[in-house]
Amino acid sequence: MSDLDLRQYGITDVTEIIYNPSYDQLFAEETRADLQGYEQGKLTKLGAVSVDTGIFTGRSPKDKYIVRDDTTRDTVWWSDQGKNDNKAITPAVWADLKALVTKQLSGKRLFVVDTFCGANADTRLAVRFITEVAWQAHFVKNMFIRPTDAELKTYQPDFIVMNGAKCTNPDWQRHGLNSENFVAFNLTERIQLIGGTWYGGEMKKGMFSMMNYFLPLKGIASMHCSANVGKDGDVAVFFGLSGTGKTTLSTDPKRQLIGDDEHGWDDDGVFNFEGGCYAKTINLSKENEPDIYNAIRRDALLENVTVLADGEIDFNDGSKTENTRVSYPIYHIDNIVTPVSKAGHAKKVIFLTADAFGVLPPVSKLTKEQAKYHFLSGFTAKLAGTERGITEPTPTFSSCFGAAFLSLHPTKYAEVLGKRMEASGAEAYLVNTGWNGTGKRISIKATRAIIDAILDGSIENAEFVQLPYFNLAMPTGLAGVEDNAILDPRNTYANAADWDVKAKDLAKRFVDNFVKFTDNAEGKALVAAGPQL
Ligand SMILES: Nc1ncnc2c1ncn2[C@@H]1O[C@H](COP(=O)(O)OP(=O)(O)O)[C@@H](O)[C@H]1O
Ligand SMILES: C=C(OP(=O)(O)O)C(=O)O
Ligand SMILES: [Mn+2]
Repeated sequence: MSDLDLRQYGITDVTEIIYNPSYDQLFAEETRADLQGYEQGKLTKLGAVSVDTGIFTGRSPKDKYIVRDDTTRDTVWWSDQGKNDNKAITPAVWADLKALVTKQLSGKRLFVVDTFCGANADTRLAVRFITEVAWQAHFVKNMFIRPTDAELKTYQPDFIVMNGAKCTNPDWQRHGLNSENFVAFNLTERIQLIGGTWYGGEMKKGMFSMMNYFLPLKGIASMHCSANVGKDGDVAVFFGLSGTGKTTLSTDPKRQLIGDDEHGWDDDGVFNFEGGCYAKTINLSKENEPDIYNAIRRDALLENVTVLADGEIDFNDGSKTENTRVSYPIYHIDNIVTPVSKAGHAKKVIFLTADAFGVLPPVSKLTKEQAKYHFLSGFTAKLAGTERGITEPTPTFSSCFGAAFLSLHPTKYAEVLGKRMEASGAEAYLVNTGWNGTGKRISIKATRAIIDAILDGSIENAEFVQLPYFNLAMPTGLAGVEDNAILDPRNTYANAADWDVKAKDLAKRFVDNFVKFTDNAEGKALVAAGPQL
């Protein structure tokens, strides 16, 4: 690809293009002794390189923009149509941002990484990343699907991501923007521009937002979920906002991993968008999370962890951010679906919620109507560090458990998912990986036992009781859960009346939040499936 001409994107005078670097090349590039500041990677004892991502250690949803033009005017769910981060910019502002990024990248030595987003050839996006920072090239190589040599011969990009992390927008006030930083999308030109933030997650979740635009319009579910498959081909998907346990709980030695964060569901089944995983590493230990720990080796890329002088990593140190991370190619996990990350139709759909109020039970079985209600509501918490400005668990209603990445109206995702679930006869469960009356987070051990009971079907044999206000069916006992008392959240309060007060407050929040979905008959009908005061 030495003939690659970046002038077609407005980038001129490029001194050298490092096209689709190998992992060995990336290692050499990101550990070069002459690199300064946030570009400099450090070798750790585990063999993986570690970098600091700079001022931004999580996504910055308030700096996200989409060009409003003929392509997007009537399709995108705009921020003036509901509470979301799809702020519109004009083609004129876009032109200014593009000029900034192309100027930043011009005259430089650049990395170009050609990837796919989406495991299926008929619906994938061929995404070309252009960056001047070696570790950013490494990040996208880890996270996206790596084309084969044969695929590269005929590769034609569908989407271009120009990462100008080192430039900011001096005219942001005149442009009417949130800050000097920007993450902007143009669906007509099919380009993403990044300025100001170095955080790699903007590229990953940026292309997820684009899949979230294109796929539902074709009747394919596009889901913020992890997915795995058991020995009998039984597929499970785990929806959840950042930090609620998608990566942790889908990484299960008993089951083959399909993917840890972004999936589609079409006529053939569930498929991964990505080629890698992006795990949290705060308090990570080999004993508790052996598969994730062992994935941290050469070619994995650590972010914002503390590395001691001898290369030892202190995973317990959250002083840079709670959102310390590692990206690795999916094959760093032993038990995965190969050669393509896809499997059949999902039979179990799990909604992970991190309830910071300590009201919801660790697990409940949802009726069809409750599944729709809770999917649209998306009650959970934003966990510390995952977004700029979030320093403690903050309760939120995040539609479809991923409102920040929805390009279309939430009802579109609910409609497509509902059809897929109906066709496969999937059962739905709400799993609280957050807090209870003890003030502590429910243990991973308990949650894993709950997930096991869902996936092996033993939960179906349990006795169920109804939780007041929420009308959620909770099992009274599950094999593998050490203390079955925790299955009813009221038992975790010294005084059950305290639960009652909090429960009423949360139920009211649900009711108030759902009003926005009741402007049509379908939405109105769902109210009965939600909490009642
Ligand atoms: N009960 C629990 N279930 C799942 N994760 C938990 C639980 N309690 C604490 N955690 C921690 O929460 C984080 C979950 O993060 P992760 O699995 O990466 O979420 P996601 O993939 O949804 O962003 C991990 O750091 C994990 O150790
Ligand atoms: C990269 C992200 O993914 P996750 O849902 O795993 O936190 C994110 O939300 O920024
Ligand atoms: Mn994850």
